Amino acid sequence: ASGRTQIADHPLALAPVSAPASSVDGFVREFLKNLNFTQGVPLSASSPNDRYLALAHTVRDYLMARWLEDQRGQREAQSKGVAYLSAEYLLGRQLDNNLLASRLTDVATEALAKCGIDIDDLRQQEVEPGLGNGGLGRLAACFIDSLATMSVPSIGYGIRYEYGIFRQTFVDGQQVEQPDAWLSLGSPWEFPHPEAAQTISFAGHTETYDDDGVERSRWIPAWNVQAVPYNYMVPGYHNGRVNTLRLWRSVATNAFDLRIFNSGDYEEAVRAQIFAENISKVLYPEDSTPQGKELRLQQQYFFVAASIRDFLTNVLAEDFDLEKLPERIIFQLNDTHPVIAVPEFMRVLVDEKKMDWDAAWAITQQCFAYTCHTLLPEALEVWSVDLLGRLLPRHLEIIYRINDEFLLAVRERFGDDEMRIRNMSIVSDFPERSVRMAYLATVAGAKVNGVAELHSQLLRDKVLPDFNEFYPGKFTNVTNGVTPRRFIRLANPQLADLITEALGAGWTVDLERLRGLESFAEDPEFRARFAEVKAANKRTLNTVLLARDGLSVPDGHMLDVMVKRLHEYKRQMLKVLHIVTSYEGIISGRVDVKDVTPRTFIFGAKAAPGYVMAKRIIHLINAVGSVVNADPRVEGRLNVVFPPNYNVTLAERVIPAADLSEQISLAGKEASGTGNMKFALNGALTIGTDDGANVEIRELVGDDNFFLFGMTEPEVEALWAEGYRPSEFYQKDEDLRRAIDLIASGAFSGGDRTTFEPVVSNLLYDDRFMVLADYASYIAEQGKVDAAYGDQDAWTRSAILNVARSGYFSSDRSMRDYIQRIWHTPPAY
Ligand SMILES: NC(=O)[C@H]1O[C@H](CO)[C@@H](O)[C@H](O)[C@H]1O
Repeated sequence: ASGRTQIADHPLALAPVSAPASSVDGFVREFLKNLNFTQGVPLSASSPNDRYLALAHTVRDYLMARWLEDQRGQREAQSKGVAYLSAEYLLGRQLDNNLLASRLTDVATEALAKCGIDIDDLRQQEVEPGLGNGGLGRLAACFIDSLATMSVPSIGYGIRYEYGIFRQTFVDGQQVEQPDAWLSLGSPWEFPHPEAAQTISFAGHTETYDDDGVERSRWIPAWNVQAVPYNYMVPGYHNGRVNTLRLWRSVATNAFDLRIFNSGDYEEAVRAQIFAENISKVLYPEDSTPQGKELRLQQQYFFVAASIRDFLTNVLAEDFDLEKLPERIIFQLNDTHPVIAVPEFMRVLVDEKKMDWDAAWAITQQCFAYTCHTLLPEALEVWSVDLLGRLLPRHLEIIYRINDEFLLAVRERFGDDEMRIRNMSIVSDFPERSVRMAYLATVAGAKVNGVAELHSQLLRDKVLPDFNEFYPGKFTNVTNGVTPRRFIRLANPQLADLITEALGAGWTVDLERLRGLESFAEDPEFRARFAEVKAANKRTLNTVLLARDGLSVPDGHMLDVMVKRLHEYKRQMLKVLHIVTSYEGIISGRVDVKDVTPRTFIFGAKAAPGYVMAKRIIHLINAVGSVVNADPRVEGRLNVVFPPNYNVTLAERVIPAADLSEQISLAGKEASGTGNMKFALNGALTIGTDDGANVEIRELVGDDNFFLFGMTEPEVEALWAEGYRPSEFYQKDEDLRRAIDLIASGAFSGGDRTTFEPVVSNLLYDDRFMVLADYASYIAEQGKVDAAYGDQDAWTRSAILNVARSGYFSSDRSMRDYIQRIWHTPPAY
């Protein structure tokens, strides 16, 4: 393994590492020690960041003992584990989660108070690692939290981007991106291990050679970089377990060329370093619209190659029999981003371990499983054979052989059905010869799963029907989930306390126990307390937004919230049309402002920097907001609030305060959604289409507690098939026409009709996601929302039932499903 043996037999090395004393005074001592010796400052001269880093170091020391114990335990147990391969982890702030997991929140708060420090001031210091775009990245973070809390032997592998998702600012209502230098003030939760760096190669060529009469292939790479692992703790909740998240950073193999330096070409001397560091420099900010850039493929190969080598050399025992790999590990592929791991695994087994191709392939097909997170054809990554052949020549050869053997089997099963062969081929010739990574993952994976029932059904029936027919039983479903530790216990402590008071504390690790709240929904006193919690969360949000962005949410307003990435299929435009319709009704005098339910519309949304239409829609939301908020005729009854830079930390404030959760994507487009689950679990009612996990939320919370509108997926397909002409909906619906005309008139752009013309004409003449077709049903349902909100007590009852019936959406349950349906990993060692 990694040559760490000689110390092992020293008596001290055998003694389990003990955690520091967890008394208040013990914590004070540890904190001051870290402040003085790690930060090198006395309390009196310390900065808030010094104090935060010292606190973080102190908390991690408490978790260290368990972590080391766990790693030793997992190494010894050699039981089957999960390696989660994800290009994204949207972790959120770590301090509170680590305090919660180690039962140190109260001790730390008191200890710091003893030092004259308000722990909340230190919380604000933490910069959240934005190593993800949205749902997919956050899901990975929820999953590793659940794996640790459920004591499943597992490791998360990913990329330690130097710059995470960009910081969003608004200039004149338009999105402007700033680099996210999240590491600039230090990163106390990571442990670098340069000594465990892996060499990752690229480019070059391949050759065949005779190996004692066996013809073998080998790769002669042209250049390489070092992958340096940074370990992060993933503490389980109150179970004394700490799993590992290993993120890779790329550095040059030869960081500095002294010879070139001495020749005076200083830039050239460090070029290798700059070039190498580029690989893990920045997260690609696209959500569901991959760019297919070479650096992106370099990133994907870099982290999966490092992870596979790390597992084979550092986790497995030296003499491990590779034939037994399927009993030891399952690599879960989080979307198509890590799928290049399949040919890499084959290359290592065949070229390096000299395993027979068929034996290696049989093992590979048991060691990988693939989760698809989308239904948008453009989101399924394809790599051109030109690029693959240039960057990873040996991998392209292996992919070709996998495809040849696969198509042979298809031909055997279905005969010479050329159309089917072309449809199923991993390598497609149209529009250019390229590799379809989702097809490769499906052929190689032991299982393929979607992330919600409807999504998995559409995968089987519409996206990969041929594969579903060819591989009976390979396709399954695991509906997403979210961790109740972060999204209820930490984000909504008052609700958590109310639930614990009613049901005891067990719900935090067994969320289905929330069902016990159903009876409390009938209790007026409990309803009153529940409503007070919601009101308190709204006041907290108001304080936070005021301090953060100078924005406010007035008392007594319904908080109507739409927070998610900006994408046309999620239909933020439908929400805008609702606001403009309400506004137009008031200013045209057709609606008495007194009859309008006071609402604050809260948006949170980043657009991929290159996604022009998404950025226009952000501009329009801010433009509508500034006009509506300032119009005295509205009498403050409509209020648009769009705090910039929506992230996990802001989500933890917005979600507990929400009354209405907007989940309004076109049916058949949102694979699952996870925000929808977080809102329901925090007592918001959903207005939504039958799309993604909305369907399962509605089925569980009940039709009376869900505002359903819009076409179903089959109705969408039918309208598309018969020919969708959005302008017809504009013609026949007066409210819709008035709303669109108001936007087109320049009312929200200082009279300039050109500003939002592209948005308007896109709606009238393209409208790929049928905003206009669902408008009438949506507006009608919003009318029902207003009416329902008029009866606060009934609304609260419905909100309690949403919480009570959403326990299913715990990521712990998702993990149980993965274990039962895909991983078959045993309970903890
Ligand atoms: N890009 C994403 O966030 C994707 O993965 C998430 C996690 O599975 C899904 O909830 C979401 O619907 C999908 O678009």
